[in-house]
Amino acid sequence: MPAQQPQPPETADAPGPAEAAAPGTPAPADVRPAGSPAAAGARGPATAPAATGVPAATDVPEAAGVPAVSGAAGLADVVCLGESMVTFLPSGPGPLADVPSFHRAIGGAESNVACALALSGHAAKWVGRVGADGFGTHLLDALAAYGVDVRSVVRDPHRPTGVYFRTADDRADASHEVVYYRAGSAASAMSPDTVPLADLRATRVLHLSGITAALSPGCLALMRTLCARSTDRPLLSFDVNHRPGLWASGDDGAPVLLELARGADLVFVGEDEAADAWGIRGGPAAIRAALPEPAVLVVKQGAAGATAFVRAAGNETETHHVPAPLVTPVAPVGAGDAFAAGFLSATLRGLHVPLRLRHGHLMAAAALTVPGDVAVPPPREYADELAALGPDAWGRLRLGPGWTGRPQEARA
Ligand SMILES: Nc1ncnc2c1ncn2[C@@H]1O[C@H](COP(=O)(O)OP(=O)(O)OP(=O)(O)O)[C@@H](O)[C@H]1O
Ligand SMILES: O=C(O)C(=O)C[C@H](O)[C@H](O)CO
Repeated sequence: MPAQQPQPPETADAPGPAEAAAPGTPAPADVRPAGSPAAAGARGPATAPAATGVPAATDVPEAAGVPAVSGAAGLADVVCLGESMVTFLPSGPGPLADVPSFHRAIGGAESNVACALALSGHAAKWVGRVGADGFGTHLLDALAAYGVDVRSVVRDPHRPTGVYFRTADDRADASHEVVYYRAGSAASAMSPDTVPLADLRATRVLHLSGITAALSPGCLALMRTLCARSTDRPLLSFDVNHRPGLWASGDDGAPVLLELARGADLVFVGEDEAADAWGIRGGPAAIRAALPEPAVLVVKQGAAGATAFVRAAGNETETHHVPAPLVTPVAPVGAGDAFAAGFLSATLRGLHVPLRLRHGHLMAAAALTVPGDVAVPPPREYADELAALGPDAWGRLRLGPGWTGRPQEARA
């Protein structure tokens, strides 16, 4: 399969113990609470027990290190909060006015993360609001079919479910436009008063994104509440997801997103996004200098890879850079969500930071090589085998459409 971008530079990431494992070595045991639907390998509607308790501080994974094993019943691995939308994918290239038909799918950054994590075998829950309309019903059915727990979702009888349309140009590395119809949606009515806050604490990781902050004043208040530092919250994961078109003025979001990111434990941001939103053009180190608060900061650099800054014992900062594999993209939307899901999955499994980055890249490649938002991950054993490749073999890895279903085609 021809590569679409130049060979990434030789990796400098140091293999951790898990990386030294021979291909095919079973993955370390998962740390998901026993009895979750994902633990049983279920792919159908989630049947996780109702969230019952707030995790004690000792249940919260150490932000900078390997997460503690949680034994608390009813605790999700990850809760994702945000707006999920029915998504319409174009039947062909061209501007919106010329696309004759669309294929219905689902999207929404945070529910994309929940889907990828559920498909990866984790107990994932999505919390949000949808309309009491057919699109809301479809979203809940589709998310449940991915294995996502949707029992905390509120149906709003007065506001519609948000939708968005995609258009694509006709190049293989197509840029995709996103057109939203979501103003006044059910999700925009989220606030500290309308969302079940206890459900957002009954988890090892709470994953949020900057999109939610742009939806309404109530949503912004909710985000500020959740991003306030406190000792009794789960590990707080935050994807900056700057969407200038959702803010009243394109610049309005920048300071808010920086403020929210400063309250998180784990932050994902694109190098280009940091430049656009915050004017930081000095690369990952400059972004870290401007954002020292999160224990883990992951800077995504597209085809060039990703860099993680991790505050370790003694307040020292470790830096890990891992190049991305060579990918033949089909559609770029959702790659960032998939990256976050891969990184979070590996974090929950207690893998070393370079492996978390590799699993992020592999999951992103899964999203890049399908038309829709949601990444269907490769089987875990196969992802572990690829993530354990030596630096040279990793640098030669080429992933194109269909690679998650036909693993033998992924090798260089
Ligand atoms: N051309 C590429 N080749 C290989 N991997 C890529 C490429 N582009 C993106 N990726 C992978 O996808 C990840 C996310 O990319 P990017 O930051 O561009 O997404 P994003 O803009 O956050 O996506 P979205 O917000 O639509 O989910 C990268 O960190 C990398 O792992
Ligand atoms: O942009 C948004 O608000 C969305 O949630 C739509 C897409 O699903 C999202 O951009 C993918 O990351």
